[in-house]
Amino acid sequence: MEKFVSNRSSIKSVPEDYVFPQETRPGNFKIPINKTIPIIDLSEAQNGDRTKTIQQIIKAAEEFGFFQVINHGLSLDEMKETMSIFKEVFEKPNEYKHDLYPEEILKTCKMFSSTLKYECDKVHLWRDSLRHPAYPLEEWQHLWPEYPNTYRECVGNYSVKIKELGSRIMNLISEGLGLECGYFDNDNLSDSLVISLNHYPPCPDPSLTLGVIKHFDAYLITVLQQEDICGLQVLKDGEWIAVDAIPHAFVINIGCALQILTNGKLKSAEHRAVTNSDQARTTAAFFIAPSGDCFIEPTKDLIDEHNPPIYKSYKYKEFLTRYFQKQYDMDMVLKSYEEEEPKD
Ligand SMILES: O=C(O)CCC(=O)C(=O)O
Ligand SMILES: [Fe+2]
Repeated sequence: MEKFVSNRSSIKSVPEDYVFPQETRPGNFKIPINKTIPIIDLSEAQNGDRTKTIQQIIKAAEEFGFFQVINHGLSLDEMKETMSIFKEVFEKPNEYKHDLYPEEILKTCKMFSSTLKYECDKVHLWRDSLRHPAYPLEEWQHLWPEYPNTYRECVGNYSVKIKELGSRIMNLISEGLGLECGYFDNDNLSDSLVISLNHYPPCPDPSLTLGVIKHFDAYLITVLQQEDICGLQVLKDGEWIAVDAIPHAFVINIGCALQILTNGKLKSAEHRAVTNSDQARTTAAFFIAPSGDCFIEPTKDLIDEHNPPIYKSYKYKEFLTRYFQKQYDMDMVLKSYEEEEPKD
């Protein structure tokens, strides 16, 4: 049976192994677009009121764990050009995808459907995915897909710009927290960039399926590129809210590593992706991540007697292992990092 959902265009109904149980399926997936997730004009940080822009970012990161950035320095043309290369990956025939399919899970470039462990899924996700590390370029670029033949060059140039955008945002965040500029943006802490492409083909009944199940991102920040098709939803105060799809914007969200580093001041929010019946949706998530050997712990400058550390220190590698073991139960993962109450 063919795994990749993007190669099953003639499918008329949702196969049973893609139907989520009542309590986790989206049901009414067409929730109205919520305009409260802040849209922040990044050019203001250079040419306008920098302090106000920083405050907007910190407030959004505390309240939602999510915001969108516009006027970020990347042109709409280069965003479209790169996205069209990403889309091409999923239009390729099965043979191309099978060539990239992980025989062993640690292969650098992973092309997969649903999750990395399709065979172990309780229910499959309605998505195909390509994931690979992207930074430092010289270490990874030669291992990326050879086709489309512009992939390596175009995605390489683009990755450098995304990494630079991520650094700018992290510097604004550290400034907003009263830390020295560059605090999070150094060789160890934000060393890695992972590209994760998602492709959600039209689904005969989106009320039954999910593109990505409810989860927290594990990294420092995620820079997400989507086009004009909605699908991303964020859990806020127990309710799902839909994120507007703005073609020239990037969605930024706080990952668990940054939540731990800021001792819980900035929040990572749970989110998911729903499917739709009319159009395919492709998104590109760029995860800015610490290197595996780096220790993740509450930043000393953010703790004092009134703000004791609420998380323990762990090697990021170990954190990731737990994250992938527990898959979608990040509450459990974070809990295991919480400091125990002092005993008297
Ligand atoms: O495609 C989306 O809208 C969300 C993807 C996502 O949350 C992820 O890749 O971590
Ligand atoms: Fe995510």
